[in-house]
Amino acid sequence: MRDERRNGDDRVKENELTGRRVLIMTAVEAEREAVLRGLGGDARFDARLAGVGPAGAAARTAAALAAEDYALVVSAGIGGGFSGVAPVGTVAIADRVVAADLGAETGEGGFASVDELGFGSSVLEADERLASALADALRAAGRAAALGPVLTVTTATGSQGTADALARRTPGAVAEAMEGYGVAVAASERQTPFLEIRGISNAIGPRDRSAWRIGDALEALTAAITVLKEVVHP
Ligand SMILES: O=C(O)c1cccc(C(=O)CC[C@H]2O[C@@H](n3cnc4c(=O)[nH]cnc43)[C@H](O)[C@@H]2O)c1
Repeated sequence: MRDERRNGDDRVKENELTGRRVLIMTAVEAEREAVLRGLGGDARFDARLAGVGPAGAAARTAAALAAEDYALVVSAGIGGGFSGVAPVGTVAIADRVVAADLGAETGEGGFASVDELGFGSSVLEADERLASALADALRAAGRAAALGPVLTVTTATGSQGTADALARRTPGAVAEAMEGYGVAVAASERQTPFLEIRGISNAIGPRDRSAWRIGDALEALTAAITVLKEVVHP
């Protein structure tokens, strides 16, 4: 190990991933199955159910991390994409996760985050090196990938007004989903690196469930997991 550490930072990080498994948390079984298709039976990864929403996701991720020492934790699934940034069928990768509706309303249309209220942080960083390596590898494989903040919301956005407010509050946000921040909180409690990966099923805005392209999003998720395998274990 000492000799390998002399070979540069990337080599060190690569070695830190060897020997321990990667935990992938999805909200629902259809997403877990899409992940399993991408993994193709690779036993170095463990795909588990988190349930829908950040609270259940945090609790189930914490339980998994208490039972096994994983090298990396990934929140994966489908998600909504911000228009013009992450279209349906593409992949969104978090450089950070933001608990976008954790805070207080301050009058008509106003919002103060927990950070502004002095109650902690609504932002958790993803593993920078792995997130960019995954985005680069997906693009090299011909897949559109948006790298940027991924919002965690407890109510899926259903109006243009809310979509605009969320985009204003987090400049550069690429997508929203409902579990990432919860999974990231559990990972950060154990100082374990974290990633969030979303296949985009719908545009964030006025609710139109009939326009969701779940099959395309699950297919994009499977492709992203196939590429993740190569990025984590080259
Ligand atoms: O109905 C199905 O076949 C089906 C298959 C896979 C997944 C689903 C879900 O509804 C998963 C819920 C899950 O999706 C995330 N999500 C997707 N779009 C959004 C959005 O626009 N805003 C917030 N969350 C979104 C979220 O993480 C949910 O947990 C259905």
